[in-house]
Amino acid sequence: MEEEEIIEEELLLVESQLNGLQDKIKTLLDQQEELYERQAQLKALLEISKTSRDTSNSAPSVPLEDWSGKFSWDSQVDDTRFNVFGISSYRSNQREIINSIMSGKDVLVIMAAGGGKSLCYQLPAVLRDGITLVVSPLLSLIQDQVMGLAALGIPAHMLTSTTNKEIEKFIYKALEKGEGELKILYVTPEKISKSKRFMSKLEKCHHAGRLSLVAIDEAHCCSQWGHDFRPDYKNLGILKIQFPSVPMIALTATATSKVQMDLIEMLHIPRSVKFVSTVNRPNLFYRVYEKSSVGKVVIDEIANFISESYPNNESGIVYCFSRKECEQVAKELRGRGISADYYHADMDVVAREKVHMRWSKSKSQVIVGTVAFGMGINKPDVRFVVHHSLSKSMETYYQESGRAGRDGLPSECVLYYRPGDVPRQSSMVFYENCGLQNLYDIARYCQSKKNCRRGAFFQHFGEAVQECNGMCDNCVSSIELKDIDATYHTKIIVSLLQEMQQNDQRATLLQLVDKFKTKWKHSAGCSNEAVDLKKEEIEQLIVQLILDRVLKEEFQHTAYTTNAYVVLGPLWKPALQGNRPVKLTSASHSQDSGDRFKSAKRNQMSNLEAKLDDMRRTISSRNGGIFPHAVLSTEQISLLNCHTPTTIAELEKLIGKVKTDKYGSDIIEVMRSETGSGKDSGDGAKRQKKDKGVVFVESSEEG
Ligand SMILES: Nc1ncnc2c1ncn2[C@@H]1O[C@H](COP(=O)(O)OP(=O)(O)OP(=O)(O)O)[C@@H](O)[C@H]1O
Ligand SMILES: [Mg+2]
Repeated sequence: MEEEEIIEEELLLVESQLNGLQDKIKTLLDQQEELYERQAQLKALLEISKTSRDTSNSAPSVPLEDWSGKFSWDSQVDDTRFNVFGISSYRSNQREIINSIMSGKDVLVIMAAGGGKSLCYQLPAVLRDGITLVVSPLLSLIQDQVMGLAALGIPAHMLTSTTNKEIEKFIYKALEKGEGELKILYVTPEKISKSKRFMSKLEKCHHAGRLSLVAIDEAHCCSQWGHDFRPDYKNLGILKIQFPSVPMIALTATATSKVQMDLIEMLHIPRSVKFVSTVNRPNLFYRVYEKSSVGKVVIDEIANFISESYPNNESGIVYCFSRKECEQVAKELRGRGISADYYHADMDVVAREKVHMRWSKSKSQVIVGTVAFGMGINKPDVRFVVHHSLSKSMETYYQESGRAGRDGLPSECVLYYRPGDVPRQSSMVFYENCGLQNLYDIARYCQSKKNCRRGAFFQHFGEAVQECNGMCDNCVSSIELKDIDATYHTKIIVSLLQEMQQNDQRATLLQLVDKFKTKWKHSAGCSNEAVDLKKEEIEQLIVQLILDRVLKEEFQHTAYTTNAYVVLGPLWKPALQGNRPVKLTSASHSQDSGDRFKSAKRNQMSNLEAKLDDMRRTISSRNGGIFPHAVLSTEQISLLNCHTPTTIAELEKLIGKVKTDKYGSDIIEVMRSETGSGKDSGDGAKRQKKDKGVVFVESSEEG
């Protein structure tokens, strides 16, 4: 008997030691997993750095040319730029890219959203003999581009699932026999990977020497490391294999060095000339607002923000997490007097197109969309992009918010953040490649009340830091911040989870907040220094602890959904022992109001600008397929406002031949009525208007 007791006692001891060991093993395995992940990343980075060094050492056949030098086509290019595209000067890198394409090189272009990538392939497409093929991922994007080109009188068409038989026949004839007028053909990647018929026509076009250029827009879709991988993009490598002598240009706004390497490999363009421009968008003001846990309050705030800051129907986008949320938010905004439509992937193509058109023509003010709305949307005068909840990564946020201000004018990117939104996203992305890591990067961006928002983008894209110039909330904030010592609160959270895990229980973030509050009531007396935290601050602390790996998320599928639970992370022990002080940054009061952006933005339209704006809308409604911004860009309106041309000849010098031929008489009529006709009212009026000072925040423009 006694012997049995001794054995049982030892058995218990061994079992408890085993339990202890298993915990340690679990922690070590977690650490191992993280280290493996980091190891893989570092290896990839090393590989990239070696390859790019090798390529630059061992590729004398790609001479380092001066792409901004003189070329035989200079005058032709300048003439087309100004007279056809109505663009008065190049933006950074555009000229160099166009020259390298005109020289027949393959080119990789990384240029920020709105930087002007389209011109880089559209201009050579117009000048080179033959047809340019453009691969683009979305129907809406293709439609935008084709309509824009048609407005400039450039023969462009698209071949997609919506193309009618007659146009399809016309396109196939143009490819096969060189009949009809076709300069630029847009297709979705599925056409390349799925339509044998199309590929055979394209081959015929190539054999006849009529395929002049291949452009892959939104090229990051090729890489599964990018934020918007599309399987059909993977097959685009075939284009270089089939048409090795045709220059290829791949363009994207966002590509980390890993994605760049991937693109070069997948598209088979190892000798491509690479142009990388800054990711900085100096005209965008970034801010994060605290989001209320009450849905209606959030909508009230968004509605107030729109109607107070943008009372003149200025265009904007509100991004939502789910389709249902989109519909709800659009309805509620309409209920508050804002003309808003929703847009998501569940709608049929016709309905989506209708919504897109209304907005593009500024007939509705806001599109409330899911991620389905927008890659590369070409509306240049989007003044604000609001995120109703956080995006799934810094890259996605950069891309989505980057739809604001593509015309270079001051615009605003606002993100409504609540820590409780993190698990909503994490349960959607945890199975993706680096999904959680990416989400935690944007959560870090949102949680920060001190760091420059712009700086976070530079860090993410591995670029040297540039001045923010007071264009983010954290850089201009006058709110007093204080650091709360949350070491004791952290101990409570960790011990709570430890207890729960011992009892095989789990808690979601919100359940953990409730449990914390109950426990706090009973144990607060133990530490007379620890301050009481508000509910939002507890949520913020838990997310901070997840980001710092004291805690971590675990996921479980149910029949209807995936639940995200908060459990102990690899670094829970030092936190429990209070060895690592934990600080939580808190703001003394909520939102800040005065900032430089607001005064920059308050650049009211002059009467003349308002009239020209009305005129472009009228012309747009008269000609079904032309957008107001294709008639005159906001930049061109400002130019006319400054120079007040009153003759066709003067006008042509400002906006080029094609637009003057098309809209010159309408414009001159407006100019004359507003300036009291006068050439003679001239100089005085001109000076006055120039002095009004147009606020352009451009990156690097060249003459
Ligand atoms: N040199 C220029 N001067 C003035 N405006 C320009 C110039 N180049 C392009 N633009 C205008 O800038 C806007 C954005 O250009 P574009 O659509 O080519 O951007 P993008 O780089 O393709 O952006 P995204 O990544 O969002 O697709 C357009 O309205 C275009 O007409
Ligand atoms: Mg584009």
